[in-house]
Amino acid sequence: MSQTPVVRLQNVTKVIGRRTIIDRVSFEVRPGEVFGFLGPNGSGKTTTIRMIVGLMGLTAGDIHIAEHSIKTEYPKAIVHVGAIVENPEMYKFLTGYQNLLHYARMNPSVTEERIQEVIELVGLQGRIHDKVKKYSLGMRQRLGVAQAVMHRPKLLVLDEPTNGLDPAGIRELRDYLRKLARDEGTAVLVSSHLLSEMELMCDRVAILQNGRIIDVRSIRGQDAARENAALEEVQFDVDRPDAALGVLEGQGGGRIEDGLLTLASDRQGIAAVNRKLVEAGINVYGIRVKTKSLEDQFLEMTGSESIG
Ligand SMILES: Nc1ncnc2c1ncn2[C@@H]1O[C@H](COP(=O)(O)OP(=O)(O)OP(=O)(O)O)[C@@H](O)[C@H]1O
Repeated sequence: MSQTPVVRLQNVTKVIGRRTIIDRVSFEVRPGEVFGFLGPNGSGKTTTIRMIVGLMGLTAGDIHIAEHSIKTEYPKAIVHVGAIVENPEMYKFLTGYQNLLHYARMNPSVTEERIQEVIELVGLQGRIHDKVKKYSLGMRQRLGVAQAVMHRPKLLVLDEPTNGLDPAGIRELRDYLRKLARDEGTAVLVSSHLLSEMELMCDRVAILQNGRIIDVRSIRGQDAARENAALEEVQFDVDRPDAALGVLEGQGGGRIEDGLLTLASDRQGIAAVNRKLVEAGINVYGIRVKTKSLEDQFLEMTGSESIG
């Protein structure tokens, strides 16, 4: 994609006291993309997000939003941002609609029509005239998102938006964030420590560990297919796995896993291995491509037990 990124981080670094909390973090989010910022607790997600939305200064590096530097052109950069970083401020004794109206009054560009549009976008039509104190956590969050996108920001930033939501709430969040990215071209940046949720929600993810990006990876589309192709493993169900391993010796090897001959291979390689096995008198009962989940790949990369 050749589109100009909505947000671009370049070697963003944050030192607090003597500790480097964020270490040369670089990534970009494009228009219409849902981008996951993934890392275990304490890896530095919130600190990075606070720098993106201007709640904290940078020690080094720069952040551009719609091509404006957050350091030298802050007002021009920040107008393009909608965010929920801490709990969204809501008036609990007002209705959802009254809350939105309240925020709309602070921004003359927001029309009545736009208010209706964001209500529909987050699916709050049926309950918008209820008092916020009656809302579930998921509904409050939807109202927060509606408020954050009312001024049509190019970038929406959400820090751990799935925290505290039940599976249905997470699914709804996923649906309307994707809708926002698709219909309004908004670049959406969401942080999370849960890989499984990000995998379903995002187009790409950056994985943060100890303040450093260790990987940026596509989850959807052709880029993902290409990036992941090399990582696919193939399993052969054969009558004599050990003998099969012997046959392949010196040709990229392989291993026995759950009684199956397991090796990394591309399409052509599968046919070649199959032929070799059959020629060596080994019966092949089945061949299956074992696509590694992002989680498997992540564990391989970091060698850690879990990122949560
Ligand atoms: N103001 C501060 N002073 C000193 N250390 C800080 C400060 N803010 C954050 N840290 C440290 O920086 C590291 C990263 O914290 P941060 O909150 O950004 O992580 P996180 O990935 O958002 O984690 P969590 O999911 O737990 O919020 C932590 O070790 C934290 O203790």
